[in-house]
Amino acid sequence: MLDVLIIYDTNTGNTEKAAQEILGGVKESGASVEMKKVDDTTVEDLKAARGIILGSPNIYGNYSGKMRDLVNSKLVQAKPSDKVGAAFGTYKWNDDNLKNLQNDLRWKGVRIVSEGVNVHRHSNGDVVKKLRELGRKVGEEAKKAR
Ligand SMILES: Cc1cc2nc3c(=O)[nH]c(=O)nc-3n(C[C@H](O)[C@H](O)[C@H](O)COP(=O)(O)O)c2cc1C
Repeated sequence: MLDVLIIYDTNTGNTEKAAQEILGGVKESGASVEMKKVDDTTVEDLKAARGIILGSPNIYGNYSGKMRDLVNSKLVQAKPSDKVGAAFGTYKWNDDNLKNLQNDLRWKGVRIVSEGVNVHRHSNGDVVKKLRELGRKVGEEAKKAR
């Protein structure tokens, strides 16, 4: 079984860049990790991961439609109540995407083990540290669940 699966949606690369920082943090924890685009993620992928980290840009005041589809169908089918996880995002003007994604993950039964991180457009400076810390925390908790 995989320790942590990072799933992200992106149109112009900001959220992918944030996901890469998180990937680095998970690796620092010593956990096994993979990163997938939301389109390429299957129910089997979700079932096979102890920890999941989901990230999306803000699209019209919420997290993206593709990510909502994943949360409401594939994630539910994967029965995630024994999983740990966290959420992240990127935005330009308002940060509801993160709040909503984190709430929905919790509502589906995922145990949120790190504060979410929402990046204002680009990942640099202090926010990189926060993204790496998020990855480390989820990695450590997923290892405990081995
Ligand atoms: C169609 C569209 C709608 C957007 N709506 C919002 C919005 O409501 N609030 C906001 O803060 N940013 C909004 N944005 C900006 C993106 O969330 C932001 O640029 C994000 O970093 C893009 O991530 P990506 O590079 O991973 O695609 C929107 C962008 C697009 C393309």
